[in-house]
Parts: sequence; C-alpha cells; structure tokens
Amino acid sequence: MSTSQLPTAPAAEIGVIGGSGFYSFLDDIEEVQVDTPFGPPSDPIAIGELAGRRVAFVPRHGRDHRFPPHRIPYRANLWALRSLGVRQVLAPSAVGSLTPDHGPGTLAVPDQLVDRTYGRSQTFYDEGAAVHVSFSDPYCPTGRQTAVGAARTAGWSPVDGGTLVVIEGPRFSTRAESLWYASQGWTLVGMTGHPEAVLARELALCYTPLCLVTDLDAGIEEGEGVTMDEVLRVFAENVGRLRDLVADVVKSLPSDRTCPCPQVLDGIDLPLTLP
Ligand SMILES: CSC[C@H]1O[C@H](OP(=O)(O)O)[C@H](O)[C@@H]1O
Ligand SMILES: Nc1ncnc2[nH]cnc12
Repeated sequence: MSTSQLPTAPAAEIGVIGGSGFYSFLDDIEEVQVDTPFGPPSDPIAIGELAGRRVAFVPRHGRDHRFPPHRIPYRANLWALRSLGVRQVLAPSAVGSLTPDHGPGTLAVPDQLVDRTYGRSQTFYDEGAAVHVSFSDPYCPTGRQTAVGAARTAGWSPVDGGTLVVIEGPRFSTRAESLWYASQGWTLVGMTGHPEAVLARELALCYTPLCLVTDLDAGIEEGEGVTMDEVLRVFAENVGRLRDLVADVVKSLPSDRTCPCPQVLDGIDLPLTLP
C-alpha cells in the first residue's frame, strides 16, 4: 500500500465530520483537495481556526447530501483527516431514539456501538497482514467527557452513555426491528456511526460521537413511522445550537492526548506515515 505525503506541520489537529443537515462549519476556511488511496473524500476538506485550534471539516454525505449512508467514502474521509494531522474527531449525527424518555432535540453521547451494517469496507487492513484492533470501548473517554461537560454548560441535558446501533439503511427500521433493538437495551439508532468509528481507531484517532435525536424510532412512536423529512426538519431546528456545541467542544478538548485511546498502533505497520 502506498504511503501518503504528509505536510511538514499538521494542517489541523481536530476533525469534525458533519452529518445530515450539518454541511458547513466555521466561516473563514481554506478548502483543500486531498487525494487518498481510497479515492477522494466526500468533499474538499475545509480548514479553519477556532480559538487557536486548527480544525478540519468534512460533511460525510457531501454538502449536497449526494452520498447515502452506505455509499459514504468513510475510508477516504478518515484517511484525509489523518493525513492533514488530525488526531481527534468529533462526529455530529442525526439519530433515532429507542426510548420514549429521550425525544427529539435530545443530545446523546453514547459509549457503546452495535454494528448491524453489511457490505461496507470497514478496515484499512484488508491485505498484506491480519490486523485486529481493540474496539471494546469504541469512543474516546476524554472526548465524551468533554462533550457531555460542554453540553451541560450550554444548557442541554445530555444523555451520558448508551448504545448506538448502526443499521445498513438507507431505509429506516421496521417496527419489529426497532422493538427488537430496544429490547436489547440499545438506546439510539443511526446509519453512519459504523464504520466511521472503527476506521478512526485503526488510524489511532480519538473519536467522539455527538448524537442529536431527531425522532422516536418506528417501534417506539405511535405515529406513521420515521420519515426523512421529519429527520431533516428536526435537525434543521437544532443545527444552530448543535454547531455552537461542537465549537464549544473544540475549544475545550485537551490538546495533549492523555486518554487511553491508541496513540500509535504498536507493532502494526500503519498504512500511513505518522507525524
Ligand atoms: C436524513 S435521514 C437519515 C440519515 O440521517 C442520519 O445521517 P447522519 O448520521 O450523517 O447525521 C442517518 O444516519 C442517516 O444517514
Ligand atoms: N430513526 C432513525 N433510524 C436510523 N437513522 C436515523 N437517523 C435519524 N433518525 C434515524
């Protein structure tokens, strides 16, 4: 596998991957085209500065939402961020709730993930050597703690913890599937949290999900079922304060990584030269 050219100084230290309805971040940006062994990322990477922190932003669906969740170039997005120097990733996302207690407008920072996707490339290590990263705790504890703290300060009542089940999509779940997920104790459902989190782990990036509940999932609500219009409408109602929250988290994230997340993957020949 080829080695990417890295800039001499990191162009950015924090990456933000925007989801549905979150197509831009920061005003004064420079856009860079990054080529990767996995093709181009969803869009050129937007790089800007926030409170002295260099931030790289990419909207995972593309700014015109042309990539459905199962066709997002996840590997290219993570690789591009990493190649710019990013070491911590914030991942805002629209999700359904699997519990009536946490309705639309709730901010949740899950601590576990269940993968129900299929057919997505979910590793950088699919040739040459068998590499098995540890993924017991998929998210960065420091990033999570920072996000929950910033959310509380900003007046949200965030849900600290829970399990995000990631479905293949692009369809929403049936009521039976949804009830089954809820019966397992899983609390949130989305379509993009995997393989994004594991690809971040494979590149020794900290990854923190910021899940905005846009709906009660089909098995929980009593209405007609989840629709894309509903998701986008509720997200649009909340995106301003979510954007502010992401900015607060960027400002509060410690720059030295003292978390237990892998800093480099010992003994593993990363397909990328680490700075
Ligand atoms: C727009 S409806 C469903 C769509 O919304 C979520 O996207 P994201 O996680 O990027 O905010 C969900 O995962 C689906 O991709
Ligand atoms: N109910 C739901 N299921 C899957 N992905 C979602 N994204 C937002 N709401 C969702």
